[in-house]
Amino acid sequence: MIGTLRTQSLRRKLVMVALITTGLTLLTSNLAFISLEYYLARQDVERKLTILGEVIANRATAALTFGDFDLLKTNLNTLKADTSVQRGCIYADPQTLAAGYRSQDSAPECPRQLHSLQANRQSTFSQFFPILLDDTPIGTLYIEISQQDLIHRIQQFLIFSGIILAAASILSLLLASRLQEVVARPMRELSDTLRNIMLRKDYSIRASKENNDELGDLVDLFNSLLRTVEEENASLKTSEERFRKLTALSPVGIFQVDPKQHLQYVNQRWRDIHGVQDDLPGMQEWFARIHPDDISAVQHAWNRLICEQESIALELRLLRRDQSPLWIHMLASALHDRNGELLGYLGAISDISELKAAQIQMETLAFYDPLTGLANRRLFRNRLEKSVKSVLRSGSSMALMFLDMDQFKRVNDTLGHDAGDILLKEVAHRLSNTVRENDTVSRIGGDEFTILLTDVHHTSDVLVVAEKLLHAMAKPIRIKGQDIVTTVSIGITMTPEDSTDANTLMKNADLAMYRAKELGRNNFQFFSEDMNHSILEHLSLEKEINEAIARQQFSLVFQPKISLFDFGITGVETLIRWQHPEKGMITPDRFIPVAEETGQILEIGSWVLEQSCRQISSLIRSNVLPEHAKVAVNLSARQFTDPHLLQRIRSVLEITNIPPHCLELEITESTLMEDVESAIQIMQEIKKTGVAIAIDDFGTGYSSLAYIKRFPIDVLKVDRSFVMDIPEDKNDMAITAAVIAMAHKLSMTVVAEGVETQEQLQFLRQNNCDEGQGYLFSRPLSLGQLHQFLSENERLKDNNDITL
Ligand SMILES: Nc1nc2c(ncn2[C@@H]2O[C@@H]3COP(=O)(O)O[C@H]4[C@@H](O)[C@H](n5cnc6c(=O)[nH]c(N)nc65)O[C@@H]4COP(=O)(O)O[C@H]3[C@H]2O)c(=O)[nH]1
Repeated sequence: MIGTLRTQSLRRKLVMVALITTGLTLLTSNLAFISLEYYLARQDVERKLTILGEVIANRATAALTFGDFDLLKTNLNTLKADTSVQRGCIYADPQTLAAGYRSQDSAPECPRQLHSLQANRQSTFSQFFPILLDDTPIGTLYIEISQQDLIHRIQQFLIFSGIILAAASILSLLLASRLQEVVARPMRELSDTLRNIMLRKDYSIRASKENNDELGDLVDLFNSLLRTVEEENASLKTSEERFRKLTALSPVGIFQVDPKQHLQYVNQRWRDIHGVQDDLPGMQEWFARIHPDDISAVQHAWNRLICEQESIALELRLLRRDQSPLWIHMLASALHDRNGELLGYLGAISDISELKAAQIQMETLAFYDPLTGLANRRLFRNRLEKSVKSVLRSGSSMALMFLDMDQFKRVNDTLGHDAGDILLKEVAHRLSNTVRENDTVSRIGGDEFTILLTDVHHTSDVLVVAEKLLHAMAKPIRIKGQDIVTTVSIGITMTPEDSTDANTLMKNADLAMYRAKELGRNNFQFFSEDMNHSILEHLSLEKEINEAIARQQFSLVFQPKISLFDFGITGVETLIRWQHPEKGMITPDRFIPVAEETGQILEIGSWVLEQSCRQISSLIRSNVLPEHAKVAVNLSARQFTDPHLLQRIRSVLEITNIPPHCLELEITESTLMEDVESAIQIMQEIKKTGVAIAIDDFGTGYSSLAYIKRFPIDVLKVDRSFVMDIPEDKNDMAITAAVIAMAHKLSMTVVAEGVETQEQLQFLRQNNCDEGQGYLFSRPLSLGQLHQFLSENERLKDNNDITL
């Protein structure tokens, strides 16, 4: 019943409740009234029966005593007055009926015997009364009253009750329908309003209030709720509009993915970046557009976002329709509602192609050599450190090669920088092509290269690579119509065998490379501990030089310079010698670099300058040396940049009384090239003193013609390494000839160093070289030997012994 009620409308419910309540109330009260009425009516009948019986029994005593049955009959007939009495019977004894009465023929007769009556007492109200004579029963009176009246009375009551029930039901029906008007109508209106709002999505609609009761309150609450919803909706719309505008104007591509991983929303920028105008692609389709090198990183990050709600921030490449890559930066994170339910994923992408290009360009500039495209020193150091760590982790081996080109400076100087650049590029190309792809080839300086050979199993592997590298260089390179053969000297060190420290490895490889140079270039040397000994030796030399200065172990020798036109002496070059008490003669090549490094060269150089001038000036004064002869003194880089140099030159000239034009200072090309501008300035200052300047070891530095032109140089000394291979090395011959021609154009005197053979002399003379210096003419000589040589030279010159 309750279940059925629940599904009914409120109106029906109200009517049914009213009817049921009214019906039940009336039914209950009527049942109570009927029961009461029945009880009272029954009492009335029983009282009436008692009174009738007592009166008739009293009256019957005399008649029965005297046996007057007629009187008895008459007596009974008085019962006629009450129509409800059905019959009356008087018995003289239980077996003798004395008189009887019945109300109508249909009523039952009095039976002859009293016990028969007893059996019929059920259906009527009846009672037996004793007939007494002096308290002695002489007979029995029986009276029976029909229930008809009682039943009739109850029936009437029932009809009346029924009428009242019906009337009450109608009344309650009327009341209920009125009530439902009052209660259900506002409710219906509320629901109609709500439906309207839902249909029209218009939150400005309001429910009308009719009553000031609880329903009225409900309408008020409902309307205020609507107001709140309307306000929130409006602010939501405003913020949505703002969001829409922002996303439309955004330079960033915005996308939303639903929890089932379907692209749900993208803004215009996203479409522009992806070149999508119509249907949105599926996620798989989107993944397919990612650059193969980035796909695994993106998928990994995406899986972490889906499974662990971990935000994404990464850079990746998308492939455009023409398969060109487009760099984007992507941010994405999970989106949840207030209850923590997953709504999907929100992300942003920005086109960082330009930024990336700039970054790549910056990285290229910062980490790559612009000329050769190889890794530069910085990147190389970085890779070296990483490789050392990885070697330590993996337990494998790695080799570091240090390569230095043997003749680069000559090419650069004679054929120009552009030729030098071509050479460097070609060398870089050959080196890269010779090693494996995962080995790193770097250019770490002018003509210095390094190679990291990773994953090395045996030293023999490295040896094979080194041989291949030397072989790769052997083929001539054609530059400006000339075939140029370039060679490299390679120093090799192994990690972890030699060291696991990047700095030490670099130092090792450098030492090994120098050893390769010492051993005649165009070869490779593995680092060995004895190379370190040379460093230790370096340290002990420093101490010993101090002692040598104090104990005057230094002396001077003089190597004559000969005119190649008439073989006359043009001057001498002063060369220092160190006679060590235990080690014997130590050549300047061994101790000058150390003295240079420690600064001891300043003291030594100063001594050499003064001693040279002193000794030569005496030779000039005593006419042993011609008047125009020059003494050439070597100036090291430190000496050259010493702020006291000029003062020292002036004071030496003054002390030794040597004419300034008789003094020539030899400065190496590399010293001049360290800081060209200040070198020019110092040279100009030197020139002002009247002292000549020679550029020494020409061809081994980095000088270009442009600089040479600006240097106030009097003499150019062609380095011994060029002269040495004449006439075997056509290349060297071409370079030497070019240098001589160039120097003459710049009005310089050219001196060839290290002239040892007739062929070299012949070649130099054919190319108009001015002067020569070398063992062919004379070894460096002591002052006494020089004396002798000078007088002999006069003889040789006269006899023209040194002939072509
Ligand atoms: N194989 C061969 N060698 C020849 C020949 N002719 C000359 N030499 C050597 O070549 C070097 C020429 O001197 P340098 O180029 O100035 O090179 C010099 C110079 O740079 C430096 N040096 C020598 N003395 C001094 C000095 O007093 N001060 C400074 N600062 N450096 C000096 O030491 C270097 C070496 O000097 P030295 O050992 O005396 O070696 C000398 C000389 O002995 C030849 O025909 N064949």
